[in-house]
Amino acid sequence: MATTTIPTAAPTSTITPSPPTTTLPKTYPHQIPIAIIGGTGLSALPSPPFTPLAILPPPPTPWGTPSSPITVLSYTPPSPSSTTPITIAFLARHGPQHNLTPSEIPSRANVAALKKLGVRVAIGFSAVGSLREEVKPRDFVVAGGVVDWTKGLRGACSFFGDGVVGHVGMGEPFDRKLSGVMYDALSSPADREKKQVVLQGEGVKVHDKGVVICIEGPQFSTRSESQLYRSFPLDPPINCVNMSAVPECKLFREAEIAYALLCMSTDYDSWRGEGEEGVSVEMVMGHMVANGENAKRAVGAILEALGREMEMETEASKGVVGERLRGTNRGAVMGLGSGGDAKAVEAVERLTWLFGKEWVDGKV
Ligand SMILES: CSC[C@H]1O[C@H](OP(=O)(O)O)[C@H](O)[C@@H]1O
Ligand SMILES: Nc1ncnc2[nH]cnc12
Repeated sequence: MATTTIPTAAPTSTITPSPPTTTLPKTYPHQIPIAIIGGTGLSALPSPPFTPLAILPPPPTPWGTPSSPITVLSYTPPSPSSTTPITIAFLARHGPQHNLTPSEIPSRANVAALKKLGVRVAIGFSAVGSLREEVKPRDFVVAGGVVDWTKGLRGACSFFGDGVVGHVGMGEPFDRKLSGVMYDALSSPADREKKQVVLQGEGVKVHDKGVVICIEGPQFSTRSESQLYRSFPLDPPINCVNMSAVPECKLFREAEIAYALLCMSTDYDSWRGEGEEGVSVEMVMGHMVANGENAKRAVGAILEALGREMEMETEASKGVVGERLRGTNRGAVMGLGSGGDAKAVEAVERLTWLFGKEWVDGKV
């Protein structure tokens, strides 16, 4: 039986950055429909197989500057079924050198900058602690639900406020269609029969419809907290913990961008009782290093599936990558008239920047 070894060192990144990008263009003239948000251990996508086309300095937005430059990359799926290159935007959530704590991430600027590039579909990657025995370190979990356990310390967590009020439904913070495509791409019946051709490693699994609890951080949870999260009587139960699902997922929902979160389990948090080692950064990074190849393979497989979706989509089909969410939140806004109020005027300007004049005028 094959065995896997866990590196003992605690390297700081899992995926080797692409070759020097200083000579790449700083602008990109086309719309980019798909974004990947990299988290802990995934601060760049390697070349090959991802080819950098441009590196956009963090663009200013009405909500500040994003966490990192946005790298525009092209990916050509290896499968004979599709050879059309797919262009994506990549953003490193914690900054290129992982300098931002979860509470410091400028999530509104990140989402707004991606929206401005034409992004309609975004996939976040996140290192998570497992709160269930069956979610082993190195397993992947497609998020289906989230519990916000942050403490209100994060900067404003909505695009609405400061002059314009909007209440966007959050019943489904993760896009079901996109999450389904992602789960199938990583765990198709054929792959399951072949025992995981997408994700490698003895017994590595992909779990669907996971529920993540997002804590404030930067400290990990105490043992008592970890046990409390496990005891919440939810159905399905909370099965993993991170520090960055919120407000990212909620802001993408507000921005009418389909969003899915792929969680990569790196530890058993601290619930397992005295005598068991609680989570540490060494533990997280050790598993993320081992996960590096799987993270890269996961991005490739998901893009390949999205590429197939795009080839089949028509204007009318409301496909996964299409404009199907555009206008869906317009009715959530309580009123976009300024009535001469300076604060409201500014708020309307910001929303016009984000959604466009037609949206603000109610024409979409
Ligand atoms: C270094 S472990 C804690 C850190 O890992 C996760 O980051 P991300 O979601 O960006 O992958 C977690 O949310 C914490 O921010
Ligand atoms: N145990 C944990 N708690 C919060 N965030 C994490 N990211 C990875 N492991 C984590």
